Amino acid sequence: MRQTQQESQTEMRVAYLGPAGTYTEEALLGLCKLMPALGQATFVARPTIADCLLDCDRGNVDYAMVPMENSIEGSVNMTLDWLIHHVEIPIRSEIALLISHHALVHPDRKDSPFSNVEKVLSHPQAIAQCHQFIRQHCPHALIEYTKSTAEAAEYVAHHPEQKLVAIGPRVAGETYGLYEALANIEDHPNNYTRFVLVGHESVNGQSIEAPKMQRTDKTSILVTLPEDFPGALHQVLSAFAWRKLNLTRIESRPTKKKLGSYFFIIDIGQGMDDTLVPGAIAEIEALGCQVRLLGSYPCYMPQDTTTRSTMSMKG
Ligand SMILES: O=C(O)C(=O)Cc1ccccc1
Repeated sequence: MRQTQQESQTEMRVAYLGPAGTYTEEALLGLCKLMPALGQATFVARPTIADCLLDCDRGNVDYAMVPMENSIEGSVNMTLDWLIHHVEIPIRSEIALLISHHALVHPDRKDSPFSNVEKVLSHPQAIAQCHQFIRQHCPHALIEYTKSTAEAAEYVAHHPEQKLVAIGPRVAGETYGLYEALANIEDHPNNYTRFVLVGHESVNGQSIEAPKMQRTDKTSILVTLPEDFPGALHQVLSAFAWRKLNLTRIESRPTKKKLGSYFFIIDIGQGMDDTLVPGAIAEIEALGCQVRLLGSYPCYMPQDTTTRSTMSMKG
């Protein structure tokens, strides 16, 4: 059985976006199966991404697990911005999950039609991934954003007097005793989210091969271009191109110093090696760019990428 926080202060501790029942917790449980050292850890639910990362930065926990990017909605800017601006914690591992959202109502309201719903609650990414469902089933309901899907489910469980629906994972419905009124309500079936584990120390021990998980390696860097250097980004990209280093993501985020000034987050589709990646980084630095290594780490992706079918009504 998993230890509680009180039982063990010396054991490894991992903060995750909570409360219990979030997709992030599901991702963390998935990673524990692949990295046995993590399986011994105490999980610490924190209410926000910022709390997870700050706790890890201050050493209150050893690792933090947070959502990073969704295949439909794109990056989770809160995670990127905190990793860039507020903390300096390396990424240690990444896992992708196939996300399926469900409409969760209080059991007292299980026979009430969706048209009666006055408020839809969920995390902004989940709301954005279920627009069609909301438009079709409860077009007049107010949207209330919560810090996580499980927070929405918990709120619905505590407010039977209100006409609410939470959007979230099945496990959140089970955790808070809600009725799953409609399953698989996401607009797009191929809805994957990447979650990252960050920590100041690398995770001890070997990772385990899982038959249904495909492992690749990745190196993520943050590049700041020099000012007044036309074609700088082109030259940065050529440093990878002529070395035949595959880039799996380029994302820009504002430096927050002035309008039109950006960082570039670049994911290279391989781990750190002795020559190619350091060579590319040295070439980019020689152009006058600043480069920060965000991490070089294993990435796990479910192999079974079969698409989900359409919604199914319960009962
Ligand atoms: O709120 C959650 O459950 C999370 O883990 C964040 C999230 C929300 C929606 C899709 C993927 C991750």
